[in-house]
Amino acid sequence: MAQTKKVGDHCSKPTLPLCRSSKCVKYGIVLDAGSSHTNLYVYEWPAEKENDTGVVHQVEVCKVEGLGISGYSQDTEKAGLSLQHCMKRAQEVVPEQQHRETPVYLGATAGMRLLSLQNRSMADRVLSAVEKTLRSSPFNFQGARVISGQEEGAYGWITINYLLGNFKQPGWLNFLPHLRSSRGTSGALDLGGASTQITFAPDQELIESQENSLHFRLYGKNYNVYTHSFLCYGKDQALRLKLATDLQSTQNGSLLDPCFHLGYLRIMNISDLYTNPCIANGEQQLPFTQLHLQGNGDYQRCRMTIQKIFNTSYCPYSSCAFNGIFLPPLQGEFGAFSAFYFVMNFLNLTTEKSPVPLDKATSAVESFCSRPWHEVKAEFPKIKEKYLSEYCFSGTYILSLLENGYGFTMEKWQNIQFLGKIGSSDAGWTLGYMLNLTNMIPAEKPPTRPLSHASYVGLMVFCSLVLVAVLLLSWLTFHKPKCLQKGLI
Ligand SMILES: Nc1ncnc2c1ncn2[C@@H]1O[C@H](COP(=O)(O)OP(=O)(O)OP(=O)(O)O)[C@@H](O)[C@H]1O
Repeated sequence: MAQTKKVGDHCSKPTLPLCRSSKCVKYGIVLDAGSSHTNLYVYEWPAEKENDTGVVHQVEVCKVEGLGISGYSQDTEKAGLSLQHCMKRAQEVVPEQQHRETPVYLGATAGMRLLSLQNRSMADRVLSAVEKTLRSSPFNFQGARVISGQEEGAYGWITINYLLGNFKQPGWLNFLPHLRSSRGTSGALDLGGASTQITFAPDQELIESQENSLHFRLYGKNYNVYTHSFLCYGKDQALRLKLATDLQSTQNGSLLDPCFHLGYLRIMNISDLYTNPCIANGEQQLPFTQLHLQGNGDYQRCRMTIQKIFNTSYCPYSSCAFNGIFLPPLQGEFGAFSAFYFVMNFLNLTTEKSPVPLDKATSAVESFCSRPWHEVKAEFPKIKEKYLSEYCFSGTYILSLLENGYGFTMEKWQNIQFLGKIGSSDAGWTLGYMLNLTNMIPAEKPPTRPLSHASYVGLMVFCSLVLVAVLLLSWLTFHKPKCLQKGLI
């Protein structure tokens, strides 16, 4: 990202055709092809206000069922139909006369990154099948590609700071340049199924590893941003990593798992567990073909088993997260979204007001894990069994990742806000991606009109009236009626 820097490009000009009517609205569509499914987002903004932060907002989200890493190889027909359904939905939302000018982008994330590593031709086939459908839509299809982890982190950071209005400097700050850097940005924490990203503007100038460093110039201000995407540390892949580690110590494929509720049973094929590059080839050494998992709901033990997937034994930098990856000291507020939000929201740990303290969050997860499966299932009959059965693991994983992986202490934890939406828009990388590709985030601050159009017209009318009054008065003063002048003499 830092190398190919498109964000804040100096010659940025909106690439979308300008609307003729001053009232018209423009649209953009982004598809997020994730590890479990694809989401289609429709964004809209007032035409005359592009370059204004915060005006672009989401008007529609449609879930494309089956179009995710598992669906790619399984039910392609279902995935195709679901994609067509979402494209139809987009056609209803965007007025027909604007279909041809509305850009559509597809970005595939970590699920596809893994599929490409494992089976490149399959990944290419999936992308071209999706491209074919998108090309046949009436919209202006701009391409489908796998985005890098660095881009995913960067665009997530741009999205939340754009929506929170953090890029917008109040006009009066232009006259006090020394204060301009005082307005902070918010860090971004994104948890997907296959990868997780941490992105923030650190206090220290020097980012010790080049691959974690991004430089942006946005709205006339420079940003040095740290980002890292941990592939295989999304919540689904992290569970696989944990199970693969636990399996090393079983003899017969039976596993008593503290991260699942007491009474919960799951049977998995060992080959399914090993079908991706996150897990090194340990399968051959196992003398069994199935894993019989039995829950025993014990938060403390669960946390210990999860801890094993973070290698903290080496660090070639002044400070690290885990697996030898550089992480500067945490700085400022953080917005945590995607699965961070889904899981914490289910556990009632997201509040609008003040954040739930770390010890309270820990007790809540601990008490949820200790509940027997039949009780949990009876209380939440409408929640997908896959999600419900894994909230204990996911909650514990989130606490482990944030506390031990990234070093959010009791105090720093208070700076995390779990975000589903900001205004009407979902927090995630897609909005930042579209803002960048449509050049809607300029490097320099657009010249601001000191007055709105209406105030400008009002002021002109007022000035004209004053001018007429002054002229009239002068005329009256210097051209007094002659009879009056005579009478006075
Ligand atoms: N309501 C929910 N409760 C629990 N988990 C959920 C819920 N909705 C989605 N998820 C899971 O959250 C994870 C994140 O989903 P999301 O679509 O944001 O990421 P992703 O696109 O899979 O990310 P990536 O491909 O970058 O890893 C996935 O594992 C998904 O299955």
